[in-house]
Parts: sequence; C-alpha cells; structure tokens
Amino acid sequence: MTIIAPSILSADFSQLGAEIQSIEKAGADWVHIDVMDGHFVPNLTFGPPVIQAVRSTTKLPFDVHLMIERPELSLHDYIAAGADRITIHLEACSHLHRTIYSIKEKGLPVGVALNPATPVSLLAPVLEDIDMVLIMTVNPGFGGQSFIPYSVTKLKELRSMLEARSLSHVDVQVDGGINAQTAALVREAGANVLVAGNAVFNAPDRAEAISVLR
Ligand SMILES: O=C(CO)[C@@H](O)[C@H](O)COP(=O)(O)O
Repeated sequence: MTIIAPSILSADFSQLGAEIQSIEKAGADWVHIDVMDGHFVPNLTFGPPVIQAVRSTTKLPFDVHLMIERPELSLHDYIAAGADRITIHLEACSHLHRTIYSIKEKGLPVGVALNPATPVSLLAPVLEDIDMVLIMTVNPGFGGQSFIPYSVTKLKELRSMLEARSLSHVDVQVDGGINAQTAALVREAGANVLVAGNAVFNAPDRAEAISVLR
C-alpha cells in the first residue's frame, strides 16, 4: 500500500490549519513537514512553535523532515511539539548512529534522508537501525522543482540492499517533483511513501490528486 504524504511547503501558510484539514479530508496518510534552517538548505520554514500550533488541527501523523545542520541539538523540541516521526539528513550529522538512537530512545520511527548526490551505499552501516530511507528526488530547499532521473537508479539500488539484508519492512520515501508520471516511475523502482507538494496543494481537486498518486 502506498502512503501519500503531502508537503505543507506548498500550502497557503496564512491558512495552515485549514490547509492541513483539507488534505486530511482529501485522503492524505501523513502530513509532511519540511523544516529548513537557512544553512543546510537555502530556505527557512517552520520551527517547533508552528508545528505545535497546528498539531491539534488533525489526527494525521506528522512526518517531520529536518533539513537542518546538527539536528541532534533541537530534535527533542520537534518531538515535544508533536512530531510523530523524524527524518534527519545523513549529510547533516557528524554522529549519525548516535542521533538515530537519540530519536529511537524517544520511541519515534527514524528516517535517514540522502541528497541527490549522496550514494545509497553510505547507508550500509545503519540500515538495520532505521525505519525509513528518504531518497531526495530534487535538491532540498524548495518546492516545485523537476524530478532528478538518476533517483530511479538509487531507488533500485536501495531496494536490492534492503532485500539482500531481509529489511523489506523499511519504508522507502521519495520527495521532490513527484506527480502522476514520476509517481509511477518511483513506485516501480521501489518507493512506497510519496511526498508531494505542488501536485496536491495546487491541484483543482486534492482528493483526486491523492488518489492518482496512490
Ligand atoms: O522537501 C522538499 C523540498 O526541499 C519537498 O518536500 C518539496 O516541498 C516537494 O515539493 P514538490 O516538488 O512536490 O512541489
């Protein structure tokens, strides 16, 4: 079953609570929250107070993607604000294994994200320790970018690694440039969690857009 996680980066920020309720009504499975710090990526978005403010607007899980330097310094604030699962970037952690376990100790599923130029082989030492891999299919920082085709090769490599190590339960998420066409490609290559910003929030019918992606 494919999980659809609309990214609120493409929502109307002046109506964030209502926008989240709209995607819940439209059939979304998770709410994808892109946290950007202006350092790891060249953009700034939400911090813990905003996440806390919208937490009560929905029962959907908050899938928090930390595009921030040194996530170990603030991840507990995101958990306290209402994150249900946390994804950190391999490139942003000096002690990836330690940071993974800081999240696991709080009882949350952990994802590790890879930028487009980071090879999946770097995940080998931690694959047994995580719940999800996020293959970035654009360079992180902005919505509305075009899907990077080499992502398909990375997804296939990751699926083979997971199968070889009997880790087929690990979720494989993709994020960036996902629409009806690219959704078919990434699902075929092994992704089971699709993040989509523009393809959902800018669609005339959000329920229809989610159902097409699924
Ligand atoms: O994290 C990011 C970008 O850094 C994504 O979540 C985008 O928000 C996806 O937007 P679309 O490419 O689907 O419009």
